[in-house]
Amino acid sequence: MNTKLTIAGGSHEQVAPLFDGRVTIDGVDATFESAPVITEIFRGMLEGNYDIAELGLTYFLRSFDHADPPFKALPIFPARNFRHSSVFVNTAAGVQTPKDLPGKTIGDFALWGNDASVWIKGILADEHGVTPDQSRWVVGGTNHPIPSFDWLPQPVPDGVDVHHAADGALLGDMLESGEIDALMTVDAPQAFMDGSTKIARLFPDYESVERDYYRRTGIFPQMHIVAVRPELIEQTDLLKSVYRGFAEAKELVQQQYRRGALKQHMDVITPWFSQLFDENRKLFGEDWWPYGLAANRTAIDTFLRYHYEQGLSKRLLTAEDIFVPEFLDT
Ligand SMILES: O=C(O)c1ccc(O)c(O)c1
Repeated sequence: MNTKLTIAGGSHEQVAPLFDGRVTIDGVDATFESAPVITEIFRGMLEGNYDIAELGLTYFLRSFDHADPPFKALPIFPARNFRHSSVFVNTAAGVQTPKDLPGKTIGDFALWGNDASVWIKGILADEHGVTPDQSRWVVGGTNHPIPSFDWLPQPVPDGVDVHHAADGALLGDMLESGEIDALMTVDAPQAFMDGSTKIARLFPDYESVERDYYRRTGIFPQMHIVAVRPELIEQTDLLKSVYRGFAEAKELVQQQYRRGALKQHMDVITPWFSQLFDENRKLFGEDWWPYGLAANRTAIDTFLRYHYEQGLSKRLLTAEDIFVPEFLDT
């Protein structure tokens, strides 16, 4: 008899075949739930509404501060992004390079420890020697007011100056007016999208910076992970089947891109896609969204270290702490 599972997440392209029924999971009658904003899924998982769900890495890791941590993860990474491109500056603030950030006021999207900015802050510290305690931080929404996402109490480390933007104030506007000097944000500020000359990227040539970062580190930053509720952690066969389903969905989408790049198929209509695909293939090989621990270990260890260094974890967690044990050899 099939096991009923409620699985929740964003319908990102590499998981979409599960959500739209192109791929099914052996032995599972799955109900897939999504939401227009991914943080609603995070909240739902923390409230116990799902069996398996996509969780922001920081939400997942903070749950390990509980005496009895509620979740373990499968090494499936539904959302990734390079992050140098997520740092914006006011063009009159005198921030030309990361070294200009100390002493400046920096906006931070949603909460001080959001998934994207943990990566950015860590990279700035590792690669440029710039640490969060050297700046002032203002947390808020970039283009829209946001509700509080702080469902798991988030520590702000000693010695780091963090406060919230005034009610109704938007970080994108504050960056354009010069009230803040820089901004770390997943969504580009609206004024930047509209062509404002008062906002620029800290790394204007971000594609080559991010390609170089990947070439050197092997890290394609993971934002989110797939978490499993405690009652299922021992059900290894069931979880292996779920993992295979996610892997099959990803392979289906990658296959579609491969065919698109060969022009054998009309799945991909984007112009000059083949050239981008070839360039990416040279960098990543055949699988640019690897699942499993081995292919992601360096990145995960790095994120765990950043989470600890930034005062968000009480102790330095390891892959052995956070993954379902049976998946440590993936
Ligand atoms: O999409 C978001 O709103 C959002 C907010 C905070 C996070 O840590 C995150 O990963 C996503």
